[in-house]
Amino acid sequence: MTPSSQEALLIDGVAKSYGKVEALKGVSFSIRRGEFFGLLGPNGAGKSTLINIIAGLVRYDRGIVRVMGHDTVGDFRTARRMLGVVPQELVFDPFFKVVDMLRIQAGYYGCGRENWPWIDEMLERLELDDKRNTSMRALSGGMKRRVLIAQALVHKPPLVILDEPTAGVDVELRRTLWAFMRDLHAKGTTVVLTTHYLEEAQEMCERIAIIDHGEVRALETTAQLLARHPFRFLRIKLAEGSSLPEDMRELVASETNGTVELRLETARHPIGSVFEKLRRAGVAIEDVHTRDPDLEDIFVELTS
Ligand SMILES: Nc1ncnc2c1ncn2[C@@H]1O[C@H](COP(=O)(O)OP(=O)(O)OP(=O)(O)O)[C@@H](O)[C@H]1O
Repeated sequence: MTPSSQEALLIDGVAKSYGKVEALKGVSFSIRRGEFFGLLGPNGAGKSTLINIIAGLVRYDRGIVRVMGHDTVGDFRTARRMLGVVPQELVFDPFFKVVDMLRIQAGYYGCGRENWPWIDEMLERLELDDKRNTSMRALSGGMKRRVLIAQALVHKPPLVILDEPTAGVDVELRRTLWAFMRDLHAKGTTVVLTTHYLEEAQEMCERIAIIDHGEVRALETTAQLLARHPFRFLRIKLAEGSSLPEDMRELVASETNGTVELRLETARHPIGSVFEKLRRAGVAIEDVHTRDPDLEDIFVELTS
């Protein structure tokens, strides 16, 4: 096996402009086989452009993209067969029955009857069993999304990209989807997730790339990313009539109804000295607790 084929996805120096807008400015990273990888970034960062490039839907200006070792331009058909993309938007043919749509989709990838048990398994796992003979147009939005998830996985691709799979989705579907993805991942599927729900990325992803303005800003394990930022938060509920001394106001990260959250850099603001300062200023405190930064705090730091 060549080193490149150990990678589920290789992105090397990929650039793409739309007129004057540089959507991707030479992005490079690779994803190992079997990883659960998060691709995060604020609106307009370039995530959809990158996903569309990987799926062969958008031409790029320069760079190399390989899916399971197959070039997405030179070896398009094989690369495409190795990939399943769960799209953000609900696009489907309204007249097909659920099961027929999945069988036809499988046929596009050269899968025949031998693939039907897998389709049945997915219908069961995604709790679509009783809808198998319902036409697409008669399904609720949440049900349609389940079918699109099944559609992306119908050919058992070794690499799956989930593009905002849980945007506007109810708790039940989230639970079902993540349980299913965890199982697929445990069996060796490589999963790439883009999401605006950072707690989801924190929980599911082993490694995370943060892109912003078409560039990779961070690329680390989730644990490293969380540990890299040496600060924590101290939330204090002030007793009625008490207020924070003026010289501590620069530490305030947020403030609501008498509760202030201070952002303390570990090296500069030891928690003991903060309390000492509050005591000396005669500030009366009703309650306190501390919080370590989560992915959202780090994301804001890196992209703001
Ligand atoms: N077809 C297009 N024509 C012109 N500009 C485009 C096109 N598609 C994307 N862009 C621009 O490229 C940049 C990257 O957009 P992209 O959709 O890839 O970002 P994104 O990270 O997916 O954002 P979001 O989280 O909002 O989906 C943005 O400035 C966007 O306006």
